[in-house]
Amino acid sequence: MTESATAAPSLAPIAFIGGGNMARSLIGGLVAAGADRNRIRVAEPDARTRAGLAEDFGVACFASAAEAVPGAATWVFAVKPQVMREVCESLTPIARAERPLVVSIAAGITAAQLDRWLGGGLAVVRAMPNTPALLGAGVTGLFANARVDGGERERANGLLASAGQTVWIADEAQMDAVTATSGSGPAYVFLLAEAMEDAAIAQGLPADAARILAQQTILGAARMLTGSGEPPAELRRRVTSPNGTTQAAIETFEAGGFRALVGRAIEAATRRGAELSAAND
Ligand SMILES: NC(=O)C1=CN([C@@H]2O[C@H](COP(=O)(O)OP(=O)(O)OC[C@H]3O[C@@H](n4cnc5c(N)ncnc54)[C@H](O)[C@@H]3O)[C@@H](O)[C@H]2O)C=CC1
Ligand SMILES: O=C(O)[C@@H]1CCC=N1
Repeated sequence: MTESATAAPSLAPIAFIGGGNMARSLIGGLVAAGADRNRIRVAEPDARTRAGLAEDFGVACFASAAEAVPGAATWVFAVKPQVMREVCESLTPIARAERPLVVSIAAGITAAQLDRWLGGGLAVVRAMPNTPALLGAGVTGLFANARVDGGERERANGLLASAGQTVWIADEAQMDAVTATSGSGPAYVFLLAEAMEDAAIAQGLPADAARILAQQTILGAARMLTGSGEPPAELRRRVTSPNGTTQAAIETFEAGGFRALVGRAIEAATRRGAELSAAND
């Protein structure tokens, strides 16, 4: 079951644990949406990353999570899955005392793992955003454990809605498929852009022309996908004149097993999510 909604960013203090690429995108989205920057704190061990966040967004930065989280109603874990357990376990006493809403954007790591590592009994939202969050054009899949109440769900939704659209998932087992589809998905489109550029150059186009043609084609097609209300197959049909150039290309894609290849790629990414959970338990 899914639903989508947007909401104003929460005014309650938020602590980000990890200030890397995705945290930067989310913080940028919150600040751009008018969130009070005095209520945003970031724990980030890398001094240069801290300085960049403080300078760009005016948020308070700390070298350790234990300094950033006290008093924050929402803790957003934005560290790599490989360090999540250690980071969470370092915060168990504070989590037990403060009972924050826990939001994690880590691939694979389950709500039950986060809850266990933080001492148990916590409201946990697992979220999977993607990098277009930087432009407010992202999409985030969200799952809430049974302890998350309506107000906390709104808070998590407001936090991620600053980065784009939100989609709630009722069955946590599907979060690895969300990760494989939209979390990793921008990289698939960038790969397509690379391949189109290279192929255009191979057909004799100058490199700068090839780049503009590939980029604007993907941008225009994405806008038609989101704005036309038409299914992708219909939009594709309208480009494809009988016995024309597009038909020649599409038949080549289909003969090469394009759909099955996409299926295997997303299956592999989904599987890796489960592996990340098991390997870092
Ligand atoms: N990059 C992407 O497209 C997406 C990433 N994610 C998830 O977001 C999480 C972060 O990914 P990125 O931002 O790409 O990685 P990143 O490497 O850019 O950021 C992670 C940050 O955590 C910091 N860190 C390490 N140990 C820490 C500690 N003990 N306390 C506080 N901070 C610490 C690192 O210095 C680094 O700046 C991962 O779990 C990933 O699965 C989710 C959706 C999309
Ligand atoms: O590649 C990864 O594991 C992360 C999660 C989704 C996008 N990047």
